[in-house]
Amino acid sequence: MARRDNETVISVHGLRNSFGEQVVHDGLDVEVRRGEIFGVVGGSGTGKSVLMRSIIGLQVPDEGEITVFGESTIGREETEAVDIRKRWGVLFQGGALFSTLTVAENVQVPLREFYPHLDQSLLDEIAGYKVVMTGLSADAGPKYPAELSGGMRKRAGLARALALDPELLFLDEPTAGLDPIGAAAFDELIASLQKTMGLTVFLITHDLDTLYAICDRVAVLADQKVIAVGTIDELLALDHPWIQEYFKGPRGRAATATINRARQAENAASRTAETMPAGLGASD
Ligand SMILES: Nc1ncnc2c1ncn2[C@@H]1O[C@H](COP(=O)(O)OP(=O)(O)OP(=O)(O)O)[C@@H](O)[C@H]1O
Repeated sequence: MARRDNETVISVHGLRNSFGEQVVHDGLDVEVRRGEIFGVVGGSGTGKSVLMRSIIGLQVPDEGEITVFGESTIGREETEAVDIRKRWGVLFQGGALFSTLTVAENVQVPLREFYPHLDQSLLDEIAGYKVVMTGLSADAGPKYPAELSGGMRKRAGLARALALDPELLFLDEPTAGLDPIGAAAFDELIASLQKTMGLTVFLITHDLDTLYAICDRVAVLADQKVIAVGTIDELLALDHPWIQEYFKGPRGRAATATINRARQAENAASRTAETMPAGLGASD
């Protein structure tokens, strides 16, 4: 399918969600464009996961309109929404793997749900491919989630989210609980899959390094709404106290320093490449 730049993939308008007396969202608007990695940040309990659950139809809002690929996802019967659900994959917080199934069997769950007539050898082949695609070795397939490290479980959850070759990927705090090296490797994996598969990514995170490293635009949730959307540089220019505290506090400064070092190294490398005589490029 030809890519249409700036095409809106997710559109949320006037969203209101409440639980009893607690109003989580009120008048929330947000739009996600095709092909971007769209970060969602906000303090704990500001409703990031509830927003994601609303978009994928697991939470019926009090008010508002939500469309994905131009179709409403609110109040759709499971059977009705099959055609849209096939086009997205979801990695829930913690991976949410079935503990009694192997990694390969977990990856096969959505395949069995949407394509019940696929034969077992094809299911095994697709699952094997997805497992390797997320950086796990092929021998992770027959293992149970309890036999994997936290980072491996995330990759297994990602393999399952990618089982149907989705156009849209939802990730809820994918790097939570990973050490910094594991988290950076997971960020790289997301960025590289986004490029190779042309994915649109809706990414909830608290991880400033992830925001800096891979997000094209970031939405900030506060006061029951999305209070700002933009690149990190655009957000840094705003004087909202939470945004300033979040991006310019000690952790924000550390993430800024890391990204500046990476940019400087990239610039230096490209200057070296420009001045290098032909034929002396990187060997392959
Ligand atoms: N099913 C539910 N029933 C009652 N309250 C809920 C339910 N789901 C979410 N909430 C409440 O809605 C609020 C927002 O929850 P949500 O999980 O979306 O927050 P979050 O921004 O993702 O937080 P965190 O960053 O800590 O994961 C919380 O106060 C939570 O307790």
